[in-house]
Amino acid sequence: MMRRKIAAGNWKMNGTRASRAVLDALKAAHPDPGCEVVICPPAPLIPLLADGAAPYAIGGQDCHAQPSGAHTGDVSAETLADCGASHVILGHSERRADHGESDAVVRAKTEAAWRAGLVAIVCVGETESERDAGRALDVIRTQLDGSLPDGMTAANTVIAYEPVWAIGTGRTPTLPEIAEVHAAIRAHLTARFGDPVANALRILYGGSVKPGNAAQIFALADVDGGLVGGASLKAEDFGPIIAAASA
Ligand SMILES: O=C(CO)COP(=O)(O)O
Repeated sequence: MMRRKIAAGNWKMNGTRASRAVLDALKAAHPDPGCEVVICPPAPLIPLLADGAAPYAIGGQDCHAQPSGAHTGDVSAETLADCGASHVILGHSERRADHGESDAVVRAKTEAAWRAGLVAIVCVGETESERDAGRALDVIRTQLDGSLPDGMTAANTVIAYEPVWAIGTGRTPTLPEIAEVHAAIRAHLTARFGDPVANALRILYGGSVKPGNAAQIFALADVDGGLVGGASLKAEDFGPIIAAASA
C-alpha cells in the first residue's frame, strides 16, 4: 500500500505574524513537495497562514467539542475551518497533561473535527515510566480505543505516535522500537476498523524529529511521516524534513 507521507509541523505556543515568513520560505524551497505538508500555528495566526498556503495545509492544535456556545477561550472546529484550517491536532500529550484531556474528551473533539470537515490528527503515546514498566503498547491501545470514534476512516483521521519522553528532549526510541509501536497500532486498528481503513491510514511519528534523523525514521515500514515540534519552527530545519517525507 502506497501511503502519501505527511510532514506536519506543530508550532505549539510559538510564533507571531512575522512567522508567515517561515511558510513562505518553505514554499519557495519546496513548492511542489512529494508529501502532504501541514503547518499548525497558534489559532490566531491561522487566517494569515492559510491565505495562499496551498498546496500546504494549515491546521489547528485543539478544538472544542461543541460547534459554538458559552466556552470562554475555546475555539470550535467550525471556526478553525472557516479561518482556513483543514486539519486539527487532538489529544496532544501537552493538552492531556495541561488541560486534563481524557480519551473521552479527545473522542468528542475528534467527532467535532469531522463534523466541521477537518482531518483529525489524533495523538497517542506512553510516558517514560509506562515504557520502563513494559506497558507502552497497552497504554497506546487503550488510548486508541478511547480516543477514536467508530466513524474513523483513512481520509478523516491521521494517528500520531508521540512518546511523551521523546518530546522536546532530543531523545527518541530506537528505530526497532518505533517500528514495533507503529506496527502494533496498525494491527490494533485493523481489528476494529478493518484492513482497508488500517492499511490506508497514515501513522506519524513525533518526538525529537530533526533533519538528521527524519529520513531513517520515515523509511520504517509503518511510519508515514512525522509530527514535528521544535524543528518545524525554522525553514532551515523543517525544509529537510519535508524533503525526507517526500523521498
Ligand atoms: O510534540 C511534538 C509534536 O507535536 C514533538 O515536539 P518536538 O519535535 O519538539 O520533540
